[in-house]
Formats: sequence, structure tokens, C-alpha cells
Amino acid sequence: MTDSVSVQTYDDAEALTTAAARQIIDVIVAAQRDRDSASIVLTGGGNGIGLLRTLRADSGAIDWSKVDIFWGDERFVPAGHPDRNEVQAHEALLDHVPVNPARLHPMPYGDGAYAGDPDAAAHAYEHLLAAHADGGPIPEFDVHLLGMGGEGHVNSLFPDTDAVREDTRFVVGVTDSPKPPAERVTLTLPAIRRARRVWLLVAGADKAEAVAAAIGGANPLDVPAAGALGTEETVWFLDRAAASRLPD
Ligand SMILES: O=C(O)[C@H](O)[C@@H](O)[C@H](O)[C@H](O)COP(=O)(O)O
Repeated sequence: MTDSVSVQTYDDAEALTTAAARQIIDVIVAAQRDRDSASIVLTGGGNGIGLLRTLRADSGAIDWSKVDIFWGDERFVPAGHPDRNEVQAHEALLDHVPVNPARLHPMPYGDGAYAGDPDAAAHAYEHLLAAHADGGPIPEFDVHLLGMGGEGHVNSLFPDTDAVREDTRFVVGVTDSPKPPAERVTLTLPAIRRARRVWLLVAGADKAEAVAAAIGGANPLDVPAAGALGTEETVWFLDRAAASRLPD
């Protein structure tokens, strides 16, 4: 674990997603050079999907056939449902670049083999992660992207829930999400903390208080984003409004 937390502030959401896209190209290219492959964890939300749209326009020197793509959380809805983060990621980027389908690792669908049982789906995804780990229990993702809700949630880890309290499992099912749909599958804080880099993409004045609390070291049970830390770095990509409550 590192305490290397940094903040980058941009004029608006478009500028922050553009900057994060440029930087993720460099990280992926370097990982492919050093280890022949890269692994990223995608997130939903406007900024996470915005970053993917930016990469669609220009993904630099990335060899998309050598990127493993995982998801940090998923709404437990049927395959192809527009609310699935996976569907939005395909529309924004994955349908438009030469990914290796075998290296796309979507979370299970709400109408598939685990229908009605998000926890069984979570166990299945944890096994999938283990199968792609290089020594450890799950991969050391090169970058775990995250959005954040106004109350500080990341992935489907909402304040004061069993999911955010989870300290052993890497993936859990959620049946009580305060934000619909109630059923979700999510990586936990222990999973996020295995990532080399955790990048939080956050815009808007309604996020400013939670941003300040998280960076100020709030209890993750109250502000889940406070517990989202990478082993090498944690970077907050903010617009001016989201950064407005940070101390100078
Ligand atoms: O699953 C969800 O309900 C959303 O995807 C959610 O977790 C989102 O990522 C954050 O609320 C940040 O969203 P924005 O980037 O759009 O602010």
C-alpha cells in the first residue's frame, strides 16, 4: 500500500477525461513494453465512459489485442441491457478497436446462469479473476478506473453497507443498492487495493464535499472512495467544481 495520492485539476469534465485518456495510453503502452500485456478495470458513469469515447478517437500506440479488460461493478440486469456498464463500454470504445474477445472479462448477466443470485455471480467473477492472476489471488491491475457518486460511492460500494465493509472477498453481490437497480455485482475495497494505479474521475460541484472528505482521510465506511487506494499511486482527476472544497 502506498500513500501516494495526487490530484490533477482541469477546467471541466471533458478536459479531465481527455487528460486521463492520454495518461492511460502511456501506462498501457509501458505495461505492454515491460510485460507484454496490460490489464485495466473499467467503470460506468459519465466520466468513465467519456474517457473510453476519447480513446475511441485516438488510442495512440495501444495494442488492443494485448489488453485484459475487467469491470469494477455491474448492474445485475440481463445481457445487452443498456444499463450494463459493459454495454456502454462497447458502444463507447470496445466495438471500435481490435480487442481480443478472449481478453474481455464482463461480469455475469442478471439473466444468465446466476439469475436471481448476484452473490453466486460474484463468486464466479472472483474465480475468473483468480484464473487471470499472476501469483496473487487476483490480478494486480495496471489501472482501476473509478467514478464517484455525490455521497462518495465507488463501484457499487455505497456508504454503510455490507459490501463496503467486506474485508476478505474480492467480489460480492449487492441486493440493497440505494441507487437502482438494487442488485449489482462489485469489486470490493480489497480488490481495488490490489491495483497498481487507482484513478478516480470526478466532476461537478455536487461531488466537492465527498472529494474533500475522501482525500482528507474519511472513514471508508462513510465515504467509500476514501478506501480506494492503489499500491503504486492514487490519482484524482477533478474538474474545478469537484476540487472546490479542497484546502489550498
Ligand atoms: O452504477 C452506477 O450507478 C453508476 O455507474 C455510478 O457508480 C457512477 O459511476 C458514479 O455515480 C459516478 O458517475 P458520474 O461519473 O456520471 O458522475
